[in-house]
Amino acid sequence: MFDIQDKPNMVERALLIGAFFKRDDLANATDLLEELKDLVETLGISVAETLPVHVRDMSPRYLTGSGKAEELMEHAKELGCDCIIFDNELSPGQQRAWEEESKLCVIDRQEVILDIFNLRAKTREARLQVALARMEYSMPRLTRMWAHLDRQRGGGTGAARGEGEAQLEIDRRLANKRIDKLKADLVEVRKQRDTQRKERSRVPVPHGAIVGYTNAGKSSLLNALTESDVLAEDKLFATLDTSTRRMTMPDGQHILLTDTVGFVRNLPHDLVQSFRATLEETTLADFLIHLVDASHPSAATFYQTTTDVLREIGAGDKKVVLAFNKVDLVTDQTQLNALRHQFSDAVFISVKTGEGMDALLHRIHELIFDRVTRLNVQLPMHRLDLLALAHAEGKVLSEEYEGELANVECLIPKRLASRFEPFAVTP
Ligand SMILES: Nc1nc2c(ncn2[C@@H]2O[C@H](COP(=O)(O)OP(=O)(O)OP(=O)(O)O)[C@@H](O)[C@H]2O)c(=O)[nH]1
Ligand SMILES: [Mg+2]
Repeated sequence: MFDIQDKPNMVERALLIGAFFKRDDLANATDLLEELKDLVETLGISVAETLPVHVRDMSPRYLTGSGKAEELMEHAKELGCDCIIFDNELSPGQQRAWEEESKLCVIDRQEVILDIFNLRAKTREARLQVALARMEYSMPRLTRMWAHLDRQRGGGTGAARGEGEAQLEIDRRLANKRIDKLKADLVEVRKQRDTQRKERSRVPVPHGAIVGYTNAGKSSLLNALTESDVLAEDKLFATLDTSTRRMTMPDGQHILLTDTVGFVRNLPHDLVQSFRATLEETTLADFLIHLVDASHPSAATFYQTTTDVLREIGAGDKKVVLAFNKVDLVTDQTQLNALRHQFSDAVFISVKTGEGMDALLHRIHELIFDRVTRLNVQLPMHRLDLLALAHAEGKVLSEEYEGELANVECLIPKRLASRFEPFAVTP
């Protein structure tokens, strides 16, 4: 049966290469390579060296120039690596060319992220999404898979390769079948989730989603605000499944908060696609809490990446509370001041020490309750037009009938409050 292998079982030591094309891009390439190093180590692969490579004359066969490619392959072998990992996206053809000539395993950023997602996915939906994304990534690379397998079998002999080719056809068909099955299963799972979501939306409470770059502290924030225990770890992509919890605001009103999967630079496009359903939680939310790790030197870039992805998934025009987290870790005051200057409407918090959390709550409150007010009214039967108005323009939290009176608890826009006030009662 065709299946995709996990990299940790295949390779142990890697050379990381970040090709960049304009001299000015060196700092950015170096920064991204540091992140790739974290990602690769998450997979249990040790990193021998990270190497930003300035490409002057690119060859389509290798991405880098051909002389440079040869040099890098030699260098990887000198370092005792069994694997080269590119921070760039490699076409299936480029990947094959590198592998054939270096006789090493060659991986790109996309494959690394897919493998991490595969390690982390817990719920059935996340597992299906990851499996589908990996199958779609691997399809044009099936010949390469067989080269690996042949090598593992000590192959490379004529017989093994012939066998591989026949097998390849069978595997293409199997892989296609499996993709169809995964898609069908996903449709089923999503139907169930839609039902749950509809159930939830019958409860008329505002719904917020916590979004941001991976490791910003989103799950920690959800835990702190809702007193729950969603897994929060110092790992990239600790969260792959969304979880929604109820939160009580200081004034006793309830809202729902959803923790979401973190974003990362150069997130593979297929993956954004296959996680679209999960990200929909974000597009359906009434407002967003955009969390950024203030202690990270690339905080402003993280902010931009998340903003870009939000726009890409159609959540660009949501109401947002911007919060910079982990201020307890910031040692460089100039960095903090620069952020305060650049993002003057942001709040600065530490989920760990609790600093700034009141300001955050206040901001959330302003955002969702500013224009609405909560009222308990007792309406006589001839004024049920007000109940209809509350249904149409606000949210009716409860309605009970007591003889000729309707006891109604509702959230209504402040501009309509005066019409209800004659019937107001204290709860
Ligand atoms: N010092 C400090 N650490 C924090 C703070 N908030 C979160 N952390 C730590 O940062 C790490 C990441 O936190 P998570 O809540 O898992 O981050 P996340 O945004 O959910 O990450 P992903 O799910 O991977 O996208 C954990 O080790 C937290 O304990 C903070 O205010 N200060
Ligand atoms: Mg998380």
